[in-house]
Amino acid sequence: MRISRFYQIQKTLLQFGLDELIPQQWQPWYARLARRCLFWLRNRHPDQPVGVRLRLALQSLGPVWIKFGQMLSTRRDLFPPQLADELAKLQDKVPPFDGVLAQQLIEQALELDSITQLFDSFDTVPLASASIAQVHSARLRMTDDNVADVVIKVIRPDIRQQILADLALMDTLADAAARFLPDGKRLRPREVVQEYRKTILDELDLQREAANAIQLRRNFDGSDSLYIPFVYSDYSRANVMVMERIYGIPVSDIAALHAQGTDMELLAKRGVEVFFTQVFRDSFFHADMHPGNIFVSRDTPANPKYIGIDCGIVGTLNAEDKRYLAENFVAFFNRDYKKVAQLHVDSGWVPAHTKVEEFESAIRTVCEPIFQKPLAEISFGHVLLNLFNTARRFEMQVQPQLVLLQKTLLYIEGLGRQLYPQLDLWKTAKPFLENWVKQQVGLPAVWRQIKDNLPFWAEKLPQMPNLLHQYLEQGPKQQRQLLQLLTQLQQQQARARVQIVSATFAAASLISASIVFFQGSMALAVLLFAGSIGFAIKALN
Ligand SMILES: Nc1ncnc2c1ncn2[C@@H]1O[C@H](COP(=O)(O)OP(=O)(O)OP(=O)(O)O)[C@@H](O)[C@H]1O
Repeated sequence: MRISRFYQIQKTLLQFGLDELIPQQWQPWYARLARRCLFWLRNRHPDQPVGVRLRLALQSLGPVWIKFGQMLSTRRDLFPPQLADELAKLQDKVPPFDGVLAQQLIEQALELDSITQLFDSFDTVPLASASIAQVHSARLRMTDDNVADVVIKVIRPDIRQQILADLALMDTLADAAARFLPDGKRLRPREVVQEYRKTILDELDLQREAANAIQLRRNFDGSDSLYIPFVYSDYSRANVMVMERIYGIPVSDIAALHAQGTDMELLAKRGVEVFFTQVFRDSFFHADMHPGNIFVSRDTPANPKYIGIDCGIVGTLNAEDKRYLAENFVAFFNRDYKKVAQLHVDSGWVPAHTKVEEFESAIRTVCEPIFQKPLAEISFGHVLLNLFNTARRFEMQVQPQLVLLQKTLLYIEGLGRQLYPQLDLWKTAKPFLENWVKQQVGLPAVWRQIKDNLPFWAEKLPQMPNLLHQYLEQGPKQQRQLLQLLTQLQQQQARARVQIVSATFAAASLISASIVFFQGSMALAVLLFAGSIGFAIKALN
């Protein structure tokens, strides 16, 4: 299986002429020989640019490769824009698998004799079908005899094995790319495949997706801006997930949004607000915000609310990441590049030996053109992208969660401007950044820390008298034990010194005894020999 798949991949790469990416002189003799032997596999698309050929090759290799190409399209730090744009066109249109098989998988996972045990109805025709999972609609019977409209997401059968097999082959190709591509070092293909492996394997686990959805729903409980469908966690397993069915308008259906009189300006602003709230308030953000996963509620068009699905990929941030973002954004939008550079050095994000002036000038070179536009039109995502690219050149290891955030930010900005082209991103985002920076300093910060630590102290307080008593009682006793230990150690060290000296004398006396013996002085030899025995006994004690 693996060999035939490997041949199929090689065949595709050769027929799309992707071997030409490696210059002849870089190819080892055995690779050139192998290429000649496969003479019947010619480049069938010589007139197409390389980006198109790469897209077509990935498209024909199937879903795992299509998703890989989609991921590469977001790595604008690695590839030229034409190539990234071409890869962004990849669409994973896969035929659905048999709905009756989906039903059997659900019955197996939920240990049901029949699906009717739990569901009033189940539609074997899928509602949607993607590369990893398929979605079916159903009606769930509730304990109070009500029924709820739900959707059931089912992971494709055998997809795990296919993914693992293709990932192994991708590893092999990544090794070859790292060795033979002229740009192999900079592109870091092994790391890129490694990152993809993590993302795609995470997507196979619907328990993880269910947990993310539950957390996000809790974070936005009662919000006017975002709704996350309820997950029936009792009926969710690694390959099956049951959740509330939503009937929103896809966010890309601008005509339908206008038709129902949606307040587009408010909707666009809320998109940015929801994102910054997730980042700066919750440190937990939906990181797969493509338009297919965002809907708008039909209920209150004047007070529009988003509905988010597919929480398979989320990003989390720690306090350090948030500080990085907030401080850099504020410094950037004040066009204070020196401060940006200094922040990177002071915080240890770039090595201490970095020359601040050089770094500052590099940031200015890539960012100043962005600021030629009015502030309202500037893309935060591009600012971050440029900053990361520059910082990488200055040896900064950009954390994956920040890259995920930068990609999400680009999506959100694109979406916001599509909904309401006059959207002023800076005005919408500024209060979040300033509020966060304010919270980090001064009295509010101290008060928050006290508040955060309060549960710990409240838990420990009743034990305090006991602990104090124990300390007072144990303290002197422990100190005495420690002193004893120290004395013992010192004594051992002294003994070791005596042993070394005695052993040296024993050896010296023995050597002298033998010399004297051979010179004929028997009595002195016996004396020295006896001495050496004496020293040896002392050394052994
Ligand atoms: N709760 C829901 N209510 C109604 N429709 C839903 C719901 N969840 C998913 N769908 C439909 O199923 C489609 C696929 O769902 P989802 O995005 O979760 O699957 P996926 O396999 O992760 O797809 P992709 O990877 O392409 O985003 C959605 O675009 C939507 O049309």
